[in-house]
Amino acid sequence: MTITQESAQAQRTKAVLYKPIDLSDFERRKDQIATELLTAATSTGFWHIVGHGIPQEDIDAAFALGGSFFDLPASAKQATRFIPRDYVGWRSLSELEAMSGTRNWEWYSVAYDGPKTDPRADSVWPAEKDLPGFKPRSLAFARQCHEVATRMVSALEQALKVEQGYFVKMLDLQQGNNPSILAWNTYPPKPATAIAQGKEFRLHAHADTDFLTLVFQRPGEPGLEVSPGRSTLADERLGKDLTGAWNGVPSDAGNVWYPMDPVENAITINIGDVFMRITDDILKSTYHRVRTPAPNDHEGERRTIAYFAWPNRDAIIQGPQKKYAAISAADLLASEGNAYAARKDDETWKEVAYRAQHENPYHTRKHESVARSPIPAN
Ligand SMILES: O=C(O)CCC(=O)C(=O)O
Ligand SMILES: [Fe+2]
Repeated sequence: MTITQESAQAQRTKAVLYKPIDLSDFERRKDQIATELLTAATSTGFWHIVGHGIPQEDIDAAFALGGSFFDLPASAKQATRFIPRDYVGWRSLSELEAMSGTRNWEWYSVAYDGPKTDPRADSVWPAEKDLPGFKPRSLAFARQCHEVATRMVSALEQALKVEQGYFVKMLDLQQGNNPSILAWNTYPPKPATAIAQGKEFRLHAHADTDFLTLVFQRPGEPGLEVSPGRSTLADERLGKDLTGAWNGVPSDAGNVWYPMDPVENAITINIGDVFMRITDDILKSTYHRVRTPAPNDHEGERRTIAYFAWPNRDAIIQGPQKKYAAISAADLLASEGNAYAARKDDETWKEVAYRAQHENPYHTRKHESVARSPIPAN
């Protein structure tokens, strides 16, 4: 009986995770799209979309743009060093190893013009002589992503029967104070011995802090895994109790992981903590991580682009039930960045994170029997 129930639940989860939601003909189909998005956002918190309207050539160009940054010499990248409070700039492999306890992850992120918590944050752009046109091209792509995010938020607002425009106006770029982040992730290839040992993650288990995230994955470069089932944000950020929490999750989400492989022409979407807070936990900000290649996987580099859609800095994040204390988007973003950066100098934290990582190799993960994405790309 229990087994039957579990597998029925797993099947429902996989149906949501792997059947892309089609956003095409949005205005005419909005009711249906809203219903599908609500099912995904309240259950797995993760899904794919197709029919989103961003041309593949623009996505390819955005990958190439990020690649041109990562190919710069370290001295040029160093000038764009990470500013935690605004979550923008470059984080090197070694900096991320110190912050996250994981290896083989390099990051670069940018944001729109506007007020920043830290004035240095406007200096994270590469020099014009190094990469001409980098800034306008990045921001043009960011705006395309923002438009897709806003469409989904509008549909979810409708499905949740929230006053029309209440969430959408928080995403209004015209107000000039939106802290949304466009980020490029690069995960270099792994040496074969480390892959065989399976002892490392490329990106540790975490939940995103934003409203909604768009993740662009490239077919043939898998690794993203998700653990649906978190019912509350009470555990807040990872780090309070790291024992056993590093490869897994410190909450009631259980420690069951589903692959969230790239799907041709699709964007992977997830709910972040802002959306979970402001709906008093109705929408789910789900833990996810990126594992190192399994022995039969593509063992080369993996690159992704993440667009973190944030509410405007002055938006107050609190749901109607007031389940969480009211906090401005700017303060939430800054606290996340600061907490993360502080780990770099916290020896106790590092010790626990490294030990958890090495004592819990990913090949012991419980979802071994869960099939890889069964829905073919179309
Ligand atoms: O690279 C990925 O697939 C996931 C990236 C991610 O989770 C993040 O940047 O927050
Ligand atoms: Fe993430």
